Amino acid sequence: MASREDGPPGSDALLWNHIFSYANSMSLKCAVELGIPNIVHKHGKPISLFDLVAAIPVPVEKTDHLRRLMRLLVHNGMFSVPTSEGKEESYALTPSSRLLVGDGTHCLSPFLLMMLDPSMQNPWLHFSRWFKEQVVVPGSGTRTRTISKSPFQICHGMELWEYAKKNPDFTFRFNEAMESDSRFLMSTLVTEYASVFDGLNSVVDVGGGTGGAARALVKAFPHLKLTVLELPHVVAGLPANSVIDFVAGDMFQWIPPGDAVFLKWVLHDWSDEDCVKILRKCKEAISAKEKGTGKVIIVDMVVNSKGEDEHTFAQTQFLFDLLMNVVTTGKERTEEEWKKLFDDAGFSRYTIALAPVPGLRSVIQEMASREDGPPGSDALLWNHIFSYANSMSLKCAVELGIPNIIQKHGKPISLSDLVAAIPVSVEKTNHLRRLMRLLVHNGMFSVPTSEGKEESYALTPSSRLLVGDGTHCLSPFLLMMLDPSVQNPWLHFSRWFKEQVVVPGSGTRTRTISKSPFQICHGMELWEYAKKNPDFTFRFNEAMESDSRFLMSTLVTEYAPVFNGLNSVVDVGGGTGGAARALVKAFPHLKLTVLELPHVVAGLPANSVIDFVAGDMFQWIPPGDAVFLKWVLHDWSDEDCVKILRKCKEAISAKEKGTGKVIIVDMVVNSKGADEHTFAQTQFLFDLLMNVVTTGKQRTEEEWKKIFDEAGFSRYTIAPVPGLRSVIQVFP
Ligand SMILES: C[S@@+](CC[C@H](N)C(=O)[O-])C[C@H]1O[C@@H](n2cnc3c(N)ncnc32)[C@H](O)[C@@H]1O
Repeated sequence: MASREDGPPGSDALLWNHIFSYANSMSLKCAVELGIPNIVHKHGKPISLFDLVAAIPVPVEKTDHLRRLMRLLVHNGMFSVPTSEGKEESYALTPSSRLLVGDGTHCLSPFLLMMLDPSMQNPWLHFSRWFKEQVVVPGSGTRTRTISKSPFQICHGMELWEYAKKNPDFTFRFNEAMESDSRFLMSTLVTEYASVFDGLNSVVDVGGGTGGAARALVKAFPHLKLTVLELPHVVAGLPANSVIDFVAGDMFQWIPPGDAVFLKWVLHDWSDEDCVKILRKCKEAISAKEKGTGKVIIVDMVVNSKGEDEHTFAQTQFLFDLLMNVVTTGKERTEEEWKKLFDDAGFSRYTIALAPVPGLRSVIQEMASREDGPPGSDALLWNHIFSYANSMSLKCAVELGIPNIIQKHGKPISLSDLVAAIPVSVEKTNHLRRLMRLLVHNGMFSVPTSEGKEESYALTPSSRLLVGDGTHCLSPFLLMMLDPSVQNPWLHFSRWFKEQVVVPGSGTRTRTISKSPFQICHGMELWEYAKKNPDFTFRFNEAMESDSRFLMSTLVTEYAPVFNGLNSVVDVGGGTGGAARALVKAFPHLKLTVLELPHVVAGLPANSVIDFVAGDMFQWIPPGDAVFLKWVLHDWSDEDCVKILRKCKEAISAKEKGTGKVIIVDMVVNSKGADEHTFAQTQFLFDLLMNVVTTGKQRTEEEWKKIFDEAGFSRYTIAPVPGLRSVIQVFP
């Protein structure tokens, strides 16, 4: 496994972490939808789990689920658990979650909710297709497919601004989001960066939305004459305003004259070519004025400007950059890239940080340090909002076949060779470089230092696990976990929390409970859904087989003594037999039986070595020396696990005493890993996935012990496997 062939232990933990990274975003979204930041704030002091349950309100039966949600968010720095003398855990705000409180000046919740709205997230599903689309080259017979400008266009059939025009509800929420950012940022800008506005009498806010930034400027500098140039559908419904002049228009055509043109979060939406056009129009607008004070003030990111926590900071910038690729034709720019634009548009000089191009971070950081805690709290928050893009970018790379291409290349591959091998239109070379930049930063690929000039990419222990369809390839697992059928249930997480539990005989709580967000999303539980969707079952089984191939090679060698003295093993919930085949291959004397649901084993070819039994583990388990349960119990509630384990006990107690046991392969939460922060985070992410798609959970040792005791077992042993999981043996 990872430790044997693929690098240091934990490389798979890092990979799992990236596969499930989207759950960081979705869990934070759930907390905002449940109103948790506001509740904690209103409480005025750290709030106990019990009080939080009552305040949301969440049915008391879901207390432990809420604790698990908070466990991840505390781990991620979104909330804290101040040490208290009382017994119950209490939650406090952190600088990051303080930015999500209220609808006041600093609240970024509308921004978070917009960014995690399906309309903005679904375009990511088309990222690899967009990469592969050929660019139309006029006069070329071979490359004739129409190019979509962005994955957003493939997804919605039109570009972002057209979509906004046609969807007033989207426009409303989009403007709310931008206003929330303006309220957040402008209070810093008009104080710490006031000198930027010295000597100006008029400012034109181009693409200024519903006037959030303009209002802040007028409030701070009452002598300023403010004009907002916006698309007609954005300013159409706005109330007449005596202070701000709203002009409906198109910045590519004409920009009203002013001493300065202000562009906040506008240029990052546009390609270099378009930015030059916009900047030329800006120049016309200011050059009509007297010389000297005229300038363009841009508020946007400067990639690579240093932050406090550089890893998180850089990752956030790269995530944001890819978001621009996915939803617009734009990008986040380095200083060199900005400079090129300014030169091409005919500007003579620029300054960064104070004016005219403050790095997003350096401005926001000031703000955080003033009222909300240490600098970096906002970068951490943005990072969590965009965490899902870590997952989606990795998925895109797998869909483009990048791990296999690098492996086949036999040595680090240059960007241009990668472009040719996928193949991607040469016009998209820079987009591919940006995708790789994030994945390299995340440790999914590496850039070995080379003597040549062009950057080259190599595999890392994590991406090596995505190579091939051979023994160690986890790509089918990644693709299944990032399939919309598994991801969409996350959109119903907060609704699921709020659903009332039916209490028999109680008149007040009568709503039927859904067992999981998956059930709300798909109208049925996971296994029922699988039964009704053969394609889903096929891909699900492929995913499980890929994990079995990966894990079992370690299990049958490093953990061989676990199988000593056994003649027969029953693999309960053994899928299409991946683990069973590995066991028979390693221990040919073993008699293997797989108990599975009828629809899973129905189409399987007859097998002389493995006996497939169609059945239900809640009813009966075939007898054997040992019962094997890999990644089964984490799908079920404690109550169901006790039922399953009792059936296991019957299956083994029918055999002679002594060797009989249950062998469980699953996580033990809190068992130590190589990189503890990532390791624990991955376990918590996985735990919430269980909450969202099944009725199960990932258990601590205490939680495991409790269900073993209740099922009537006498003792157990735990042996951690490198990576995330453990082998647990339970004896009757
Ligand atoms: C997460 S998968 C794990 C598959 C396999 N053990 C592995 O690790 O590759 C859980 C399996 O439990 C099976 N399952 C669900 N309910 C079951 C039941 N009542 N009886 C038997 N198997 C069941 C599912 O069909 C699925 O294949």
